[in-house]
Amino acid sequence: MSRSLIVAANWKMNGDSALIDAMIAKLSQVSFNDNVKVVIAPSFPYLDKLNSAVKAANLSDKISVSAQNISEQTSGAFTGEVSTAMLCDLAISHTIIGHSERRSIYGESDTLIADKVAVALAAGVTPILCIGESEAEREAGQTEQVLAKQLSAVIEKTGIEAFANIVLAYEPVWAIGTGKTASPEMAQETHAFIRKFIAASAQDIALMLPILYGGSVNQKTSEALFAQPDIDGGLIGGASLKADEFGTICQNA
Ligand SMILES: O=C[C@H](O)COP(=O)(O)O
Repeated sequence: MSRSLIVAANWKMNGDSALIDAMIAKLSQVSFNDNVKVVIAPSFPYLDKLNSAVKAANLSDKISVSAQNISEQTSGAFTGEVSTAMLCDLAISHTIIGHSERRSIYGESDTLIADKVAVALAAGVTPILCIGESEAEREAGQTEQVLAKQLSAVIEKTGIEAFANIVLAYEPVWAIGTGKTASPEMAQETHAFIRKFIAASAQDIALMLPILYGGSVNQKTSEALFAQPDIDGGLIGGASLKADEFGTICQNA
């Protein structure tokens, strides 16, 4: 069995009802390759609307809807937080966890992120777990060490078997929203390291683990990145806010 190619959109704190309509109209016209799956992560208020629009357009077999974050708590007095039970209630299948913006702006630690992954898995929600090094860390030759630490925190909490139900996204922080995409070769080298790291504990799980690349992916760069043997698609920010461009990326995947 081979791995699917996942093209995931992270709208971050952008997008609105009009973007949902435009995206569904565009993706309805795309002829997807059989092995391509699309995931779209709008902000919380739009999850239900997007999910309904996907169903109404008969795109449920191709498009899944994802949250961008969840609480590590299951319920209770946590103002402003959203639980996995709430995602399940709305039939939302995925959630991004540990995006570098959550790590750097909101101070989310490796431990908190591991707790979120465990809570998502317990609820049957697929985590899209983001990992990645900063520019300074890459320049200091610490990329592999940083990724290993981020992965180990999750493995310690959930066990390696959990990675059978996780999607990984490698996002070098220096490439996010900067227009500086990692070259396909550089990204491939890092993805190969990540797969090898998981394989050291669980070879079969590593072989089937989807590892997406994120960081300034657009319609010009996506094809060469997705053609790399250990790159199983992308987590796309800015270019996923333009229905035409995102449609082209999905079409060419
Ligand atoms: O989650 C998406 C990533 O942060 C990439 O964002 P970007 O495509 O705007 O660089």
